[in-house]
Amino acid sequence: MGILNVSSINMHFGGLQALNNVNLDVRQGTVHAIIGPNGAGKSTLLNCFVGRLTPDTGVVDFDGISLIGLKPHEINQAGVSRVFQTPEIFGDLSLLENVMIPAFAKRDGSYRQNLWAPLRGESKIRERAMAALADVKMADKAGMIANTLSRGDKRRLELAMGLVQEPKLLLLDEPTAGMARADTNATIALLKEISATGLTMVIIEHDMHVVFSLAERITVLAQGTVIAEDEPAKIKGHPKVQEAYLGGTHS
Ligand SMILES: Nc1ncnc2c1ncn2[C@@H]1O[C@H](COP(=O)(O)OP(=O)(O)OP(=O)(O)O)[C@@H](O)[C@H]1O
Repeated sequence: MGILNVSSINMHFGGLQALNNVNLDVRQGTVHAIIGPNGAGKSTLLNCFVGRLTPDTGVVDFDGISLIGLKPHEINQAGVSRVFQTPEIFGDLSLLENVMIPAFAKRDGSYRQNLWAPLRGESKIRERAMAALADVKMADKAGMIANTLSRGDKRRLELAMGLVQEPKLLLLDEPTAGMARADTNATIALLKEISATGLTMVIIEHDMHVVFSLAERITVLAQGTVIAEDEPAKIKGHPKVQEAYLGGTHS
């Protein structure tokens, strides 16, 4: 049994079967990649883990609890954090403030409640936020305004906003999308460091260099169906995987 057990997930949008009997088992402390051509159903699946979508049928068990029917903030409090593809940061606030907000949200359950309530335990949260910024090598930029960061740095800030929640499972949606190669390599190194602390990560990624540098296990989706799940060396030469990508539109 893994920390995240997904079985028999089906999800349709109108006449489109976006997920078709999907099973996935993410083992504790591993980096598990979900790959597949455009439109394969990767984001839909991730959205089923965080409560943004409710599958038509199926089971999503995380660390002994069922996530089906829970609200996004409840799933977050259960220990699942997500780093989005487009950074969802507060542009006018400092890096430190940006990282403090999800720490309060994890503790208290919602953003809005926190922004107007007295900031209980602020110094502890501030300390944790500084530690999370240090984890992504941005402690020296804590006072900078988030909007002034480069795109790569904004992604790292978002990573800190996930880490500050001290999740048991971190979901990363294309963490290197749109990055130049040097930034991508720096992000790979950073994620390797974070993985070495024992944090379980699920990563959606199109860049195979990133996938094969990080993943210990890979699930391949095509047209909503899992066509392979294995260790990276076996996925590379898998005939069904090559077929799914042949002439595919993945970037
Ligand atoms: N809210 C929605 N309403 C209708 N169709 C949707 C919705 N969300 C996704 N789809 C469709 O479901 C299918 C799976 O989409 P999804 O975004 O999960 O794929 P993906 O593998 O993440 O693709 P990409 O790599 O391009 O992000 C696609 O055909 C998409 O058009």
